[in-house]
Amino acid sequence: MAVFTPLSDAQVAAFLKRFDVGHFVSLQGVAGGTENSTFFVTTDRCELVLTLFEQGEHDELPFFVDLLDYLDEHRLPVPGPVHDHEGIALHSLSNKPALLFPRMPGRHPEAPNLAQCQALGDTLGRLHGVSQHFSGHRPNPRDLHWLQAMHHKVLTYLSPDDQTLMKNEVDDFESAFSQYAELPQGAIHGDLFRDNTLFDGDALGGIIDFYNGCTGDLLFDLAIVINDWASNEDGTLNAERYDTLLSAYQARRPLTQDERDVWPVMLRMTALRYWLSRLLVVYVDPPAHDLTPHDPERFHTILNARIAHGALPLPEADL
Ligand SMILES: Nc1ncnc2c1ncn2[C@@H]1O[C@H](COP(=O)(O)OP(=O)(O)O)[C@@H](O)[C@H]1O
Ligand SMILES: N[C@@H](CCOP(=O)(O)O)C(=O)O
Repeated sequence: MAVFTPLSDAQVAAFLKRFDVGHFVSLQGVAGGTENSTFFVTTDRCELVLTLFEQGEHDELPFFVDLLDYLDEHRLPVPGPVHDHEGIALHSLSNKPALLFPRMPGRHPEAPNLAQCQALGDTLGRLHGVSQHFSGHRPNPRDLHWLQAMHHKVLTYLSPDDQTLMKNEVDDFESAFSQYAELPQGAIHGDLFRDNTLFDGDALGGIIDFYNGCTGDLLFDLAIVINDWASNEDGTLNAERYDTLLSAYQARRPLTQDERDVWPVMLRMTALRYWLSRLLVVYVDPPAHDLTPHDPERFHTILNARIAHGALPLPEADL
């Protein structure tokens, strides 16, 4: 369930009057989602999504609005927040910060086909091309500093072998990244899993849920995508999806030599990032609401596969 704050039709009808979106017709709570209350809203003119922010740093919401506005202006398939008659997007409803978005078409792909991987790689490459010039700033909350600070909290719940694995990996990341100057930077999605995309057939209808969005290493975003989109059941890389996605990405933004060199480590680091964040949810900081946590084991498996097999060779940029 993902309606933590119920809303009445009358509340939403009154709220919509600030915007140029037509008259209220109906309201439906959205079952998916984990953090915020989400509603589909139909008016006599369009389909919208209303989000009430239940948790997180509310003072960071202007960053997300600016980022989505910026990407929308650059014609990326993201839900650009709807601004009211005075040009304001961020409002309050039922004492919660509220944003209204256009409803994007499509469904989450469970087993993405190659055309969908191509579309995602192309769009992410385009997104990173423009996001390097975005002026906003929000440090990556799940970067190496976070791993270093947080991994101690879960060690007691792990087997001795896994404790050693986690500690050794964090040490390895530290020494690997210290050998490089800054990698290419920009705004990143930060959590671009399949369930944060919507596909209408093979067409990418939208990228949603930018609330892990931040600024940092572009390669971090790409590695999250590859681990989720191009891993087989046993955690190994799926060569076809891997090549398709990375070729499409590099046709828009070729990786630098430093990025290519550090790529296998970045795949491991982002795998460990999710192994750790999911362990923290299960053992240390369970959600306030009755939600089934994501399985940490999935990213333990992916991490072990990356350690055992490394990364597949990166396709050359085909310009
Ligand atoms: N702009 C949108 N267009 C279409 N569907 C959306 C949109 N935003 C959210 N959704 C739907 O609502 C669900 C929950 O939204 P999400 O932002 O992922 O919530 P949470 O932050 O709680 O995880 C998504 O899985 C998707 O099905
Ligand atoms: N998509 C993630 C959940 C979001 O990550 P978090 O670090 O903000 O908890 C997952 O699948 O675990």
